[in-house]
Amino acid sequence: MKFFIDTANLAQIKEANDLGILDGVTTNPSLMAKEGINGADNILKHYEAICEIVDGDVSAEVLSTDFASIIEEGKKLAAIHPNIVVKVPMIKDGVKAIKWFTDNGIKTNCTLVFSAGQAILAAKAGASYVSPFIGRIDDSSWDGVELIAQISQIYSLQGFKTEILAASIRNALHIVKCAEVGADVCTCPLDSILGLLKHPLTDIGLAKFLEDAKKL
Ligand SMILES: O=P(O)(O)OC[C@H]1O[C@](O)(CO)[C@@H](O)[C@@H]1O
Repeated sequence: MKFFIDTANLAQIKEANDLGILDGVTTNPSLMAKEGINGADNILKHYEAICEIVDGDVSAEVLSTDFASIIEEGKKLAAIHPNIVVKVPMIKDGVKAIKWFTDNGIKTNCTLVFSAGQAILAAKAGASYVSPFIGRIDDSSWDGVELIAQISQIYSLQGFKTEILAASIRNALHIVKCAEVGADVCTCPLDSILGLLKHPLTDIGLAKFLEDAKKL
């Protein structure tokens, strides 16, 4: 399973990249706004800066919602760097645009996916990645990990090549559960990645070893 970091914060991207386990980055308009990035030029420059840090796929989201504008915007984003993946919402014009990008050799990430039916459409359009939002599904009292399992089963039965990118990850347990049910990628906040490190017995064991090491 690949690990992407879900942020537009350059310091956090560097920190995760320095761990040596990072395969890519996802962002969205909310994450860009959180970093105070605004204006088309600044947004493009920020994606460029991210691509300079990480050698892996970087999802850059379109802000348009009609076919012609999605294509125009997506082409500009894809021209920033070969690792850019154009992130397109799961709407009618979005599906049409994903098919166009696929036919024209541009990688895509179909975002805002909340059902298996939507995931089937994304795969039929040839999306490189599909992003089910598992945390937001949990928030609405459904089971986000269950959706990943369902999509994983459908994709392998049907031979779809689209990679399942589990998004809206809220904690380390989400990552483990997604790995268990066949997610190809988890995109996570830095805290959730670092959360995987934690176990009280590791801390207790290390303290004891260090104490005993003083006797050596
Ligand atoms: O529910 P949250 O934590 O806002 O996450 C939304 C998700 O949407 C995405 O845009 C999908 O890739 C990610 O950036 C993020 O994981």
